[in-house]
Amino acid sequence: MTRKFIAAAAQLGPIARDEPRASAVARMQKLLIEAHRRGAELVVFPELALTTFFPRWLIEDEAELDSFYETEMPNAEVQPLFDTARELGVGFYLGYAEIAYENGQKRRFNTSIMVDKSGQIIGKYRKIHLPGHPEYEDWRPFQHLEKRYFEHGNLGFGVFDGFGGKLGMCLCNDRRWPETFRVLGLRGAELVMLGYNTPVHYPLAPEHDHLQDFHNHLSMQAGAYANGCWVIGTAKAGREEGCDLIGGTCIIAPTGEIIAKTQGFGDELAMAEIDLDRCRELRENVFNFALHREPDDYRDICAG
Ligand SMILES: NC(=O)N[C@@H](C(=O)O)c1ccc(O)cc1
Repeated sequence: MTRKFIAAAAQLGPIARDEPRASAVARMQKLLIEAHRRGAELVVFPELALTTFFPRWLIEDEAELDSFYETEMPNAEVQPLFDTARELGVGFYLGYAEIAYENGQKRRFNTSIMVDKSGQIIGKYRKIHLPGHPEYEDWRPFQHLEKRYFEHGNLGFGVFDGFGGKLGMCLCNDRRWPETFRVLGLRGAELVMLGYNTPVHYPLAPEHDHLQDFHNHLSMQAGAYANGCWVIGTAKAGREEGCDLIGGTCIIAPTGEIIAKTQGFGDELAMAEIDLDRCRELRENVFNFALHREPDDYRDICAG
């Protein structure tokens, strides 16, 4: 059985603070239809793909903050994307802000889901590495309040069956941590999908601003190579509410090579054929975990 299919990384340009969900959904439908026309069976959208990247502001009014979150998935506003995808037989990954009520508690997560070609949600992930800070910091040109607006994800790094293989997910800052890819790799992930919102300006070390694209690709290419898996990384890009976000949306082969990449900072597709069997080139050789991994010497990385 061949395990090949065409996938698309569907980069979104900026989403305005007052842009309705319907507009973001319509933009994603358009990308999905074009990806399908070009043969795609799987489309990967960004992190927080339904709204602007709202952690850049302190929002003290709870109702206003809640307006950036989804309490159900799908819901009436997102249903058209699910419908189009199901009609065309295309699966997708989507990032969004989630409010969940668990044990009577209102909880907030930075979440992604994986949807199969029949429109069923087959996997869910809640972001584990939350960057930024919990309190307003007036010295910053813009805030990064993910530690205020989201709780640490409580679903672990799940690997799900789909598209003839094993699929994992993560979100943005997770990609900078080798442990993310290693845990997914140990669980057998053959393709890791992720979305990101990454400002060009890094206020804590502005001397690294010119390295943002490099660090983005470095992290994802290393994760792909060291675990012998495909990686699809999709940006929300461009100047969003005055804040420049990197692009660089790409598809990375298990060798670590970028084989498709967007060129600009707007709504744009990067597409490639994914052959899940190519994971074996790494996983049966240099990164044959059973033969060559030495976990006894790695104990420190699990210490708290
Ligand atoms: N949405 C994210 O997780 N973004 C982070 C990242 O790209 O790692 C990020 C980038 C720059 C910062 O100043 C803070 C956080």
